[in-house]
Amino acid sequence: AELDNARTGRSGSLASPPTSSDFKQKIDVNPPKGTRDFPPEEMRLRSWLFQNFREVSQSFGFEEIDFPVLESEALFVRKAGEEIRDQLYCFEDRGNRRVALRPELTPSLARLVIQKGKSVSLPLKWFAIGQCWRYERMTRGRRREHYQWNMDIIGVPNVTAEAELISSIITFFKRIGITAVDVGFKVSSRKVLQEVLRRYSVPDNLFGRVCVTIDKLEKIPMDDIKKELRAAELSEQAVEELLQILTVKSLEELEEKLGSSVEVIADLKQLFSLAEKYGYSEWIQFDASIVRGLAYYTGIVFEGFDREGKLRAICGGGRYDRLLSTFGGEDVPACGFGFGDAVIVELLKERGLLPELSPQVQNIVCSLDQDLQGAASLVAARLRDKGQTVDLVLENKPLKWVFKRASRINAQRLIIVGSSEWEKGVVGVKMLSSGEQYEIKVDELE
Ligand SMILES: Nc1ccc(Br)nc1
Repeated sequence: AELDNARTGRSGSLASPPTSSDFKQKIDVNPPKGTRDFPPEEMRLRSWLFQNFREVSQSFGFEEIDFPVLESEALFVRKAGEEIRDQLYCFEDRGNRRVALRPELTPSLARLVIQKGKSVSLPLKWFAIGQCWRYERMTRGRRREHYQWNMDIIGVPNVTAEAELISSIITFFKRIGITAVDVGFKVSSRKVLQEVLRRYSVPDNLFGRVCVTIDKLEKIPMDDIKKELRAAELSEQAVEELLQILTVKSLEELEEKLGSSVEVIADLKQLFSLAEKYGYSEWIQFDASIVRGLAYYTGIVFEGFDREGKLRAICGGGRYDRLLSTFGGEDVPACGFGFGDAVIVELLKERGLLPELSPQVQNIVCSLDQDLQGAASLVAARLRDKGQTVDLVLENKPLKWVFKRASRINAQRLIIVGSSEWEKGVVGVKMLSSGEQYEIKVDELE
């Protein structure tokens, strides 16, 4: 009967038996393909993760920002052959505007920096945690949304900024129990590729596209890589030298190949020297093959990886000194990273580091009969005014039911409003872990 009333919205007995039109076709109660719900248990893990993102960002002096999840499509239509472009979740709105669900946060950040212009003083240290989207054919059954933590430093040209960003990620890892045994950072600079392309007079406007192609190494066949590079009008010699330089295994070897006068050597040496001062040398290694897949990086690039090699990159970032001018703004030196909320959870599961997060409430308040529901509300309000958390039982339930709920919500204390006690101005208190119980004046409750 309860279900019937709930279903038909009727109270009391049914006026007439349900007809076929009353039975609604049941909708699909799952979220859209590639998206997730966050019921309480999953939401506690997400909140715990985001709380760590926020506390690390704030401990590094960063300020939180956010932007609309919906942006103009124009913000993301780069022509460098990026996967992020191919999978853009874009559409035309009712005002015939081309819009997109953001696939990343950095272009929005660049838009906001341009918008703020001279009204903000550099450097900016901003962070954001935002849902990002991609429309991928579900053939691979991959997710279409994830939450990304981004930290960006705007207005600092030297690698002290990248060193600080890597330090912030390592601080995060340490907070959640991940060590340099579990995770490392591969670090390189796109100036390595830029130097090789310069030596073969490859026009600057092809730089992003070449990097995006190089990033596909190990993802697509070598022949396709070479085909794409030749399509970008690189000579056979340039292609060979590019692919060769990516196999360099150390800064010393890189210096032998490029010469010590090249700026990129100084950048990388300074970064590794700063890492030593921060105390995180064991976390990072030079790896010339790291280019990252976003067209706009121009300098240092890095990615966090799991040393067991089972998972995809955990996070990644780098310098993007030319992004603002692609939107018509004045270029400002910039670097940042993105850190997704999915791979890190897989890593924590792998390492047995998922935190035990149970619901927490300090009080559950109930009345022993219907007439005292108001008194129970008064007690709940008093406790909440004193900053206590209270689950107020909202219906007349047997005590057995209340104890069951108290256990389920992990309440610390049960407050019982009974008629004889209430007449004396007191309530019953039961500490649910120790079992201790006593009476107390309502005004003395805290
Ligand atoms: N860029 C992006 C967006 C959404 C997911 Br899931 N992965 C990557």
